[in-house]
Amino acid sequence: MRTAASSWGHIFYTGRVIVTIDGVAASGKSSVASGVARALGVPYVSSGLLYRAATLLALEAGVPLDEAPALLTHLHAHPLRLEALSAGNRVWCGKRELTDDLHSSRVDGGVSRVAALPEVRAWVDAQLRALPAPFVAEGRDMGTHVFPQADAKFYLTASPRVRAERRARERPEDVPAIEAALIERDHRDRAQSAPAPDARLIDTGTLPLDGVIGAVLAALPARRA
Ligand SMILES: Nc1ncnc2c1ncn2[C@@H]1O[C@H](COP(=O)(O)OP(=O)(O)O)[C@@H](O)[C@H]1O
Ligand SMILES: Nc1ccn([C@H]2C[C@H](O)[C@@H](COP(=O)(O)OP(=O)(O)O)O2)c(=O)n1
Repeated sequence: MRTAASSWGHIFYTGRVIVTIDGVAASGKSSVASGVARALGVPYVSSGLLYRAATLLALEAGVPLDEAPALLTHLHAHPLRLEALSAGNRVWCGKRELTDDLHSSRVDGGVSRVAALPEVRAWVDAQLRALPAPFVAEGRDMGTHVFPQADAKFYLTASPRVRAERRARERPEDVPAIEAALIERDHRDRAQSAPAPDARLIDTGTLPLDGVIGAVLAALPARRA
């Protein structure tokens, strides 16, 4: 019997299919995108890592986070490369790997300011659109703005408390502090975080990770070839 994954795996292998998974902070986007991509045998693309890497470089160089011209000059002088591996995305600046430094509270606290700059958004979008499909792309505006032509779109939600409890398992911080920071970041990111009208909404608060991945795979449109 052909499963949704194997059937789609065939299309992904031969076609230029794009699936988008957007959602609020810590809703499960990268874990779900990674699981779906692995089931389909394709890479996933974690767009937030480029915003995080731009923020890290700005913080390290002392570039003010809302000064777009200075930030863009710095980014062009220190080009970033997103390595879209299905086992986990990595970000490089020349020979230096930044990946492990991108999920600190310091970067979390500044990234929404950097992501609010239209010039930075255009810089990220150009890098994402240059990637060869097929892939699964996750972020905030993958289905609305970057890949509006995507073949299937999903939007993940969960309550701030559930998301904070999950993040607390990864970081030595208490749940109320993480929850407050997530609510603040949701608020700052709201301009680019609306679900696409044609996205399927999934509340991940009531499902285990495998359940969310299964729900995405089951909702992929029928094979066309
Ligand atoms: N459905 C789920 N049930 C339980 N834990 C989950 C679920 N989805 C994600 N997680 C966990 O929640 C945390 C945040 O998930 P992550 O994929 O990093 O979210 P995002 O990419 O949206 O920030 C991770 O520790 C992940 O393992
Ligand atoms: N496509 C995207 C992806 C991320 N962002 C911004 C919004 C977020 O605050 C940061 C980091 O996003 P990321 O998805 O890496 O992390 P969280 O899931 O929010 O913890 O980047 C964005 O504006 N547009």
